[in-house]
Amino acid sequence: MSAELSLKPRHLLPAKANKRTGMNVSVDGLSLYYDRHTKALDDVSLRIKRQQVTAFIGPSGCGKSTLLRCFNRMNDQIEGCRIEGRIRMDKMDIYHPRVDVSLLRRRVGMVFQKPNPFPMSVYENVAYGLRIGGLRRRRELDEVVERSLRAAALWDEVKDRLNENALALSGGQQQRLVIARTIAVEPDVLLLDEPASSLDPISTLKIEELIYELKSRYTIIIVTHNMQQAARVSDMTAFMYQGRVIEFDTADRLFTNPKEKQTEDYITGRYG
Ligand SMILES: Nc1ncnc2c1ncn2[C@@H]1O[C@H](COP(=O)(O)OP(=O)(O)OP(=O)(O)O)[C@@H](O)[C@H]1O
Repeated sequence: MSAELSLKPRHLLPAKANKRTGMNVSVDGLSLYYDRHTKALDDVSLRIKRQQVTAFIGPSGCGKSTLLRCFNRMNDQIEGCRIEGRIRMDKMDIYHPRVDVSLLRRRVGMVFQKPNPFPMSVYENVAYGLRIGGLRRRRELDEVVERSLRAAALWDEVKDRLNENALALSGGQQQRLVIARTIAVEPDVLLLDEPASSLDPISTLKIEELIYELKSRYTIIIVTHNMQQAARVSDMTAFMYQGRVIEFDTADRLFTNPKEKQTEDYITGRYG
């Protein structure tokens, strides 16, 4: 299958493909230079599995967000940025010149630190990407909007407020709305860049529960500063330092019995 074909949106794929549940992601020898002097990633290799949550932790500036942004090719937009190495999602090389980046971004959804709903109604926020993808019939839109809001654990709170402006929702509700908007277009991979760092503890808990609920259907990759959160939500955790992955292991092992001294120093709060 060519790189282009394998990136078709779900509703254009054969029925069997619709049952897929995330993609395996492999990173091989990935290095990224923002310019000649700034090497933000240094020979990163990782195997990230579908239906699991993988967390990137490490001190500020170690390259967590840069690595996350490589998975939907967001770094491509930065002038002077150069990438070496390879990322494959299942068998597909996502940096292959024939890959359609806008289709890639439908398959690889991203949620940012600060909730960024569009300044439109709750309903339209979720319907937006579906309309762009060509879904027009009101009944089908209604169905997908409801399904996505339910999946994002938000339906009960907003079912009577669908026509209200999304900006009137609380921060925690806005973040779940953004997750509903992201999953409405049925991505395979969900990238979460500190999704709960601007939220209160109750909203944070809801987002963590949601991540747990969603993982059976996606590949979830999360960047977090919060080590307790990484320990709670992730199956696998990568500790990064100065652009390198120092240790990659199950969250259980990495947090209780790290192999590398640098990991141990970080998780015991000795630096970072
Ligand atoms: N657009 C950019 N242009 C140039 N350098 C950048 C750019 N974005 C990030 N960097 C640099 O790349 C390195 C890694 O940054 P990155 O944001 O990936 O780290 P991080 O681990 O996510 O940090 P934080 O936890 O503070 O968000 C840092 O030295 C940063 O200054």
